Amino acid sequence: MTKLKKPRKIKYNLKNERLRGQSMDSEIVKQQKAQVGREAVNYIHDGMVIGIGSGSTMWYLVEELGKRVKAGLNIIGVPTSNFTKKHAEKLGIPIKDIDDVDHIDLTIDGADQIDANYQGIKGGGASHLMEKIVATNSTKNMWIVDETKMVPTLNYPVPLEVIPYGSKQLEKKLKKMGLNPRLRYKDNGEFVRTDSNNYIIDLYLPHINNPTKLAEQLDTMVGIVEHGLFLDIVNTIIVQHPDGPQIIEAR
Ligand SMILES: O=C(CO)[C@H](O)[C@H](O)COP(=O)(O)O
Repeated sequence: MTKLKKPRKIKYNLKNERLRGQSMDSEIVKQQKAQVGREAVNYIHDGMVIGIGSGSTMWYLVEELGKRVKAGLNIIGVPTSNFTKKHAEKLGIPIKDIDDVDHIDLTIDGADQIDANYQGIKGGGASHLMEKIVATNSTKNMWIVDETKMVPTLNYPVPLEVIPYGSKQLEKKLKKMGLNPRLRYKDNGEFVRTDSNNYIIDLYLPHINNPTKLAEQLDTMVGIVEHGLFLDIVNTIIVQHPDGPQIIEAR
């Protein structure tokens, strides 16, 4: 059986120390991701339908979940990306498509940043469209993060999944609005493509003081399929610190 490699976060076309690619993670951050990923499996119980998020933190959860399933845990997983689907299937985790389940009890996912009001940015790994569809169809949502992701005010690039047709015009429009957009490219110069074959535009904003207002603006724009602002979605956050996990009941 071929071993699935841990996902490397997509490198961006702009140098920006705020972007946290997996290869750029410090040892302590990597450790915290592994710890919180393994810890969160304890919230998954027999008989549950679980939304399974994407990213390097979730990679550890999926590995641990695979072991529990092998040991007899009986769950159904609903993946939020093609990568997570393949990873889970390889480990023998039973998987169903979102349209083949009648409910999702709990979705566990990573996040790029979470502010003091527990609003988040997701999509650093370009999966936020499917992640948001799964999250908004779940009874409960949990985010699992290392402590560097918790900030007073959001300032991580906001990803937009956009239709390729007219994407450069959309980029110009966003620029005129002062939203500092950049189409996301791969190292080889090609556009990053999402699992739905769309492009990504990242908005590089120094501070997002009013994420609701920004989300409302983005929601009205033609060509944007979905943005990475996840507002009023998360119920529980597990933040991994060096001395152990902190559980936050957000709403
Ligand atoms: O939103 C996501 C993917 O679209 C991820 O959850 C987010 O990017 C966090 O990733 P990581 O756990 O690798 O830091």
